Amino acid sequence: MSTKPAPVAVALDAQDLDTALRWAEQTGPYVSTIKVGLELYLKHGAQAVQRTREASGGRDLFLDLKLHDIPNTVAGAARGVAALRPTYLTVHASGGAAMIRAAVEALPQTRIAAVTVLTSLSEADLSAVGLIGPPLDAARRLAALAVAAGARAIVCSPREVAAVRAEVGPDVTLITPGVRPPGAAHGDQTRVATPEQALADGADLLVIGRPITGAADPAAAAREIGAALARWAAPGPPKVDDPCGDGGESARLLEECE
Ligand SMILES: O=c1ccn([C@@H]2O[C@H](COP(=O)(O)O)[C@@H](O)[C@H]2O)c(=O)[nH]1
Repeated sequence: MSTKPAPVAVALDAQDLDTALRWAEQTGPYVSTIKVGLELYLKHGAQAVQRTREASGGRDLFLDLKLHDIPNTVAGAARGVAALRPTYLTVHASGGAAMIRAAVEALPQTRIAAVTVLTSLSEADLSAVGLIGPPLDAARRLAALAVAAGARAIVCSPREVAAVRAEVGPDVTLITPGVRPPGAAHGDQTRVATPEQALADGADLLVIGRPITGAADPAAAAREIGAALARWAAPGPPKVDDPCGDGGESARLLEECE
């Protein structure tokens, strides 16, 4: 059983600070990163960030505020969280190059992570808001734009991570939410893949929330995901991607197991 922290950012999405602190403490030994997003940050602010990081044992901080505003406002917001020294801070890539550059310049020590296409959105959802075509096309286009504007990380679906990697090269950190271990509920996520598939396709950091925090034992859930990834990454004969537990007979994508 592996105890080395896995390349996982556990999403501490809770209204209740004590709950988030408990999750951070329980999962900290098994994950590289804690993710504080809008739910926890808007309710409890900077103290939630400081305290969850401490509870996690000083894991990397992914501040997922998904900034999206005019460049001057985004620069000010980014400066406003500078004291928290986040490893990553998210902005929406669709805010445009000038907005992304403003965040990058405001927070040079942080990897500004540009969110391409939310993993909850289907192709039909995108077309309803006027983005015609497969999510992959938009993800590639937005990733290229964001990296050209100075973003050093990209948030995308694991379904698109291989294409985004081909687009932006090896030096950009690729972060994938929408990750579901085999059998886990998708909830509101639509463009999902397994942890192993996301890494195989080029992800550097997997964002996983409810499959860990919604488990009866979040520590065990995080530990098991880390152990599965370690088994998958161990040297040996080429591995068959097997999300359905049927020896690789099924197709790669998780929903095809169901
Ligand atoms: O496209 C995106 C961008 C961010 N997220 C965030 O990731 C986690 C996912 O949590 P789960 O419980 O594993 O679904 C959540 O905090 C989102 O705000 C995303 O899902 N998709």
